[in-house]
Amino acid sequence: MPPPDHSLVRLLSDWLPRQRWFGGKDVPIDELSIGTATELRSGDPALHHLVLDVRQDGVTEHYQVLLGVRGELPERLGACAIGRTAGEPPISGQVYDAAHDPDLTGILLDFMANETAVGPLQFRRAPGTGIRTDVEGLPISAEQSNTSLIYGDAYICKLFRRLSPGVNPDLEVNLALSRAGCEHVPAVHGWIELDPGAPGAEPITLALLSEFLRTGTDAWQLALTSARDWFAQFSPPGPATASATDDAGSAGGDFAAEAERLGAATAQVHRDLARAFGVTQTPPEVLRDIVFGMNVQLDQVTAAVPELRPHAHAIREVFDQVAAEATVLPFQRVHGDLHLGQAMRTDTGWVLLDFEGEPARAPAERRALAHPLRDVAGMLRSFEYAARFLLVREGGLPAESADALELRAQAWAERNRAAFCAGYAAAGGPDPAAHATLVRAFELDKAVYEVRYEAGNRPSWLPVPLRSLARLAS
Ligand SMILES: Nc1ncnc2c1ncn2[C@@H]1O[C@H](COP(=O)(O)OP(=O)(O)O)[C@@H](O)[C@H]1O
Ligand SMILES: O=P(O)(O)O[C@H]1O[C@H](CO)[C@@H](O[C@H]2O[C@H](CO)[C@@H](O)[C@H](O)[C@H]2O)[C@H](O)[C@H]1O
Repeated sequence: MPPPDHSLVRLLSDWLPRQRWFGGKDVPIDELSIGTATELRSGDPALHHLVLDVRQDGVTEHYQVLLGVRGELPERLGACAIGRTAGEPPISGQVYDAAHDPDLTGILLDFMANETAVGPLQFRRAPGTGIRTDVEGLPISAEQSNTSLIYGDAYICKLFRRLSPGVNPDLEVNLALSRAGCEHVPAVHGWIELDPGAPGAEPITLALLSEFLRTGTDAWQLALTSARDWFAQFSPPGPATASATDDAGSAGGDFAAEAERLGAATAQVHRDLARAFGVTQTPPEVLRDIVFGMNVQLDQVTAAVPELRPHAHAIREVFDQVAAEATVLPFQRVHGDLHLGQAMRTDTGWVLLDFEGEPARAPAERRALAHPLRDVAGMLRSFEYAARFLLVREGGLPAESADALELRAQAWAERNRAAFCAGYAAAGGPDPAAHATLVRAFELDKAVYEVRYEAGNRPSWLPVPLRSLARLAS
């Protein structure tokens, strides 16, 4: 293939920073070049797979683009136009983001079904599965750091936009768990990988094709509905007494039984992860190193977000206590970024999604062994989030004092946190109550991470972790 012309590079340089999934929007692009270009279909429309090497502030990241090429772009594809290249064939004409073109996205499914290899790209079908190719693929609207295509109601294909070296943990973990017969993850049907060319280098995961959970409902939405019901139950306002808050169980749309089942599902996933990847008895020094990392993050976020400063001392005291009391602990692969948005309730039970780990962490850190209670702490934070999100964001709450609403939020969160922990321990996970300081430290660490995440991505949400830190750190 001839080297792509410069006008394509220029068009891509203009287009990329406007994409929601582009990670470096705040920093100018110093250089953009096309690392690999692979023709997947010729003709009109044509489909090319590109890996873009994007240098910003001395760091090069790699982004994946599916480039459609047509002589003329139909109106329905206008919103995903990149521009018209003036170059030589094969990339000549109107170029656009082909993730939005069902005439082209079917090719990915065909190639996975047939285990096609094209240049450095290898399309894989999961052993023992067949892949239907009679369904159209279109992106879901809630795209964020990646782009997911839904094929009919059969499959969801997640295209990882920013590529990391080696196997993506989302593929690695989902494949291991579905091979182990775990019923709490969607079945893996296929994936796409790229051979980086260097001798001995692991293939880079480009995409993951999973079963589409057609009866699935997001746990975050279910929890918010329950919390809203709980607040609404007290309108017109009742007194902010302890007995009012003790009564969270009688709220309409109570989530506690689901929270308990979600806890049990989490313990079962941890058990299956331990079987698939093993458990290591980790010496106290490892936990101390982890606490060191927590303190580093705390320093960084405190410097960047002044609102965190009043809580820093109390947070550090909890971290220090964990380091001082460190013992040998069983470490294993975990989810790494467990929250209510990563769980779906289906008609057969809870399913956990997105084992990529926290997007801000380095690839090695995301795959590192950890204590399973780190995931528990992530979910406990999420119950706090659901209750406090309503306090911070919504109108229509009962006209009570801030203290009374705070008590109500705490009561809803506490009820669901307790139910989740009970379900987790009863299903064989380490009892969170027996490791209270460790869980508290993990929660505080997650809350500090959230302060950074919200300050960078959704500043209007920043009060959510800050307000719960005021309580958690006291
Ligand atoms: N197997 C699935 N079936 C149905 N919907 C799914 C499935 N996997 C993900 N989703 C939906 O897509 C959203 C984003 O998925 P996720 O894997 O978390 O992607 P991202 O890494 O971009 O956040 C989820 O919150 C869920 O609503
Ligand atoms: O889903 P991602 O892997 O992209 O995770 C990141 O974004 C999450 C928000 O979408 C963020 O989660 C935080 O907000 C959630 C509500 O939107 C809440 O349920 C979580 O408890 C809270 O941490 C997550 O931290 C971040 O890594």
